[in-house]
Amino acid sequence: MAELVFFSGTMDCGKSTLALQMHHNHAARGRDGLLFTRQDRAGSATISSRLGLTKRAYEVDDRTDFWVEVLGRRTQGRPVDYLIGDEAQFYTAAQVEQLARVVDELGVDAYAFGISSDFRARLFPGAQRLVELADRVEILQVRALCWCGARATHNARTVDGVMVVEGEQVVVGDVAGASDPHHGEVQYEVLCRRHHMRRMTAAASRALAPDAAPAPQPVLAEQPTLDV
Ligand SMILES: Nc1ncnc2c1ncn2[C@@H]1O[C@H](COP(=O)(O)OP(=O)(O)O)[C@@H](O)[C@H]1O
Ligand SMILES: Cc1cn([C@H]2C[C@H](O)[C@@H](COP(=O)(O)O)O2)c(=O)[nH]c1=O
Repeated sequence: MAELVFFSGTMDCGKSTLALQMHHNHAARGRDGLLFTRQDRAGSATISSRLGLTKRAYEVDDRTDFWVEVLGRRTQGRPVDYLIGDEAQFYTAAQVEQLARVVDELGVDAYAFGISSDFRARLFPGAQRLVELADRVEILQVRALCWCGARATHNARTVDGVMVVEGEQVVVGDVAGASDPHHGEVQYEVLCRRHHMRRMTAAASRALAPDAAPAPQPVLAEQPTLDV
């Protein structure tokens, strides 16, 4: 049975990479899919992974209607077996409902990829509707890490290197270190909840304790272990 799946995680945890891998695997088995994205960092109509892979995709805007897109192709005899939708947090609630309808009434799989919450730790409207409607929400296995070594669960926004908690919900950008910061430039940093709530970015922690030891390593006990 077709399904609507929401693959979610923080920024920089591998969502776009997985989106392109899933497309590759399904296409390799002869399935016909359509790729969509909205406001990717790399520019319009592109799905880009930080691992270097990019692929052309249909750019979603407020006028996009997934039901009309799929039905139109089917009516012309063109097969559509699955949809891949990246940056799905930016989709409208109505567009997520269209995805659910495409799944239920046309038997097309819909795989949506996106962050759930914004820099204030509030759900994006598209992500909220996906959590409400998806058959499954999959949290990505690759763990983005906070500077302290804990699993990163939240996205922080910095302006000129200082964490902010007010501003527009949507500002396209990258994680710190991935590009040179310019004056007034927005960047993002993934943090654990504790440090998000304390507004303690890596730079803020270094400023407080410049001689502190490097960040601890991630907890290895959560990895599968062998009995010997
Ligand atoms: N130079 C690199 N070497 C190995 N892995 C990398 C490198 N750069 C990025 N990555 C991997 O790519 C992930 C980011 O992938 P991406 O698909 O762009 O993330 P997302 O779409 O979730 O923002 C990082 O978590 C990391 O695992
Ligand atoms: C937290 C947050 C993020 N964004 C933007 C920044 C990026 O352009 C995308 C996320 O892309 P990624 O592939 O998951 O790295 O979302 C935003 O507009 N508002 C926010 O609060």
